[in-house]
Amino acid sequence: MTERTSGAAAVRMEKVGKWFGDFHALKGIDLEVANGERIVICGPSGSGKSTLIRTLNQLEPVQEGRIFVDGMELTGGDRNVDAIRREVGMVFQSFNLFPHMTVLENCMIAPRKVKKIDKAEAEKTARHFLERVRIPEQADKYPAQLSGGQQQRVAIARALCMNPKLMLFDEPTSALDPEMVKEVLDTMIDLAQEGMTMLCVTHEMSFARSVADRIIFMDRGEIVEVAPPDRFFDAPEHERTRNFLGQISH
Ligand SMILES: Nc1ncnc2c1ncn2[C@@H]1O[C@H](COP(=O)(O)OP(=O)(O)OP(=O)(O)O)[C@@H](O)[C@H]1O
Repeated sequence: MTERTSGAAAVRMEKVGKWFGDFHALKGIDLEVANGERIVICGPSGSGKSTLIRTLNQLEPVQEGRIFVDGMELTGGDRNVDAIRREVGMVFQSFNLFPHMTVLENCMIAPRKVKKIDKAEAEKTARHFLERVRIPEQADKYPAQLSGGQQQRVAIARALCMNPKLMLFDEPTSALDPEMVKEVLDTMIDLAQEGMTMLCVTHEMSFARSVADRIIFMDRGEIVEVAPPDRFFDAPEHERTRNFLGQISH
């Protein structure tokens, strides 16, 4: 059985190390995320941002250290990966929707198959979250009939249908045309304002400024700076990070 500690942090990473073969991708990662906290992870290409968040739902196993999600340990022999994955929603750069299913069916499939929820209940939940991401009218369309921004909002609704405790976003707007970025960021801002715990890999600094409780700056597999947005943007000691962010923000 996977033990859950009451009152636990949403995420706790202790001295986490990850290798791809000989390549040391994550080095001594220590991170605690409180329930309801919004974290933005940024840093240069290849610094380990995606790898870090992918370890939180076991898409990437780690070789060193311990990871707890909602008090349940992901590392170690007695882990219950399926139980933990059910608590973690993930939205990727590519939308990863099932092309042969309607929007509604995309949103119903995981609750039906994984949580064994009956059809009527799954449909009610799916329609509720499609409403929340502001595309209820698209329910009967197929992904290819939607814009990129709409598809990404379906991907967010689909993740929410599993009632996750934690949402991970891996560059959710970087595959979108500029005019569609805002609608996805607005959806993420709504979610943040409703109190969802979120870890977001993004270089959208307007988003970071408006919702992040902390920004994490990674470089070469390490967390090199952690601070609230105003410290990042205003404090002299974060000049290096600020310069980096200044180069990539638009
Ligand atoms: N499956 C893999 N096999 C081998 N190396 C990998 C694998 N996945 C990632 N890496 C390497 O690990 C490092 C970190 O990759 P990661 O995708 O986490 O970086 P990132 O900071 O998210 O980069 P980007 O901003 O470009 O997406 C990179 O050097 C990458 O080449």
